[in-house]
Amino acid sequence: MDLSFDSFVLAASTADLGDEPTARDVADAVEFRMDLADNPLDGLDDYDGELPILATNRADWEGGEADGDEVDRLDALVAAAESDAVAAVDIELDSLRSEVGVDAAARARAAGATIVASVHDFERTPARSELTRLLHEAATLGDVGKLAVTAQTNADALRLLDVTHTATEWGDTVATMAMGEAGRHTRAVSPVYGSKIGYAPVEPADATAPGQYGAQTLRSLVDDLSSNPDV
Ligand SMILES: O=C1C[C@@](O)(C(=O)O)C[C@@H](O)[C@@H]1O
Repeated sequence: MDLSFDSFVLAASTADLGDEPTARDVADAVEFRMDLADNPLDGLDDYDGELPILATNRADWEGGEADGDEVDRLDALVAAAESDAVAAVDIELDSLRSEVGVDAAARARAAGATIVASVHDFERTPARSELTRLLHEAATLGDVGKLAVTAQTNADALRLLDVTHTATEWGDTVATMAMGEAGRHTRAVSPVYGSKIGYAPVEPADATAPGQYGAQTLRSLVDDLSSNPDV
């Protein structure tokens, strides 16, 4: 299935592909958190949903639950990319800096998947120069550069929005969000500044990161805020 990141994609995050029918009306894609699922490749084989899948197999060293061998973790992601329903795979920027990560990205691309190169900071929002550097590196090694940081203040959130705007003006395809309470509004506002992916659980109680809105809420916030014709 195809998925374009030329415009905003709301990805319903889940460990259970059986959630797809509930997500269908509000989301543009399903983010399948393979690291949180039991037998994820079986789940993909059985998938008969309509939404394209963005597959994530988040490593434990990046805040996820995949704690096995790095080559096996990336091989599972490549196997996912071979499934027709998987349109994109998420690979951590740190992996893409290594030979095994570069090789996995090439194999996933050969299988037709778009690469979302991701960076997470679960403690803070780095300085502007660091945000800019990370986002550009991710957007260069991947097709979409994704940066999820933790905001503690309004200034943190504002810095992330500013960097999102600048990267988009340069022509990078990026997705940004600030985790935590202080960053929550960025999930709705960053698409106005160019962010191309928003993550939200179908049920608000099933959040996969701090500060996420439920999918229905994020959809209406993004649609309302992005309807400004000047953007
Ligand atoms: O990397 C991301 C972004 C995210 O951490 C968020 O903050 O919405 C949620 C994760 O499921 C996804 O893989």
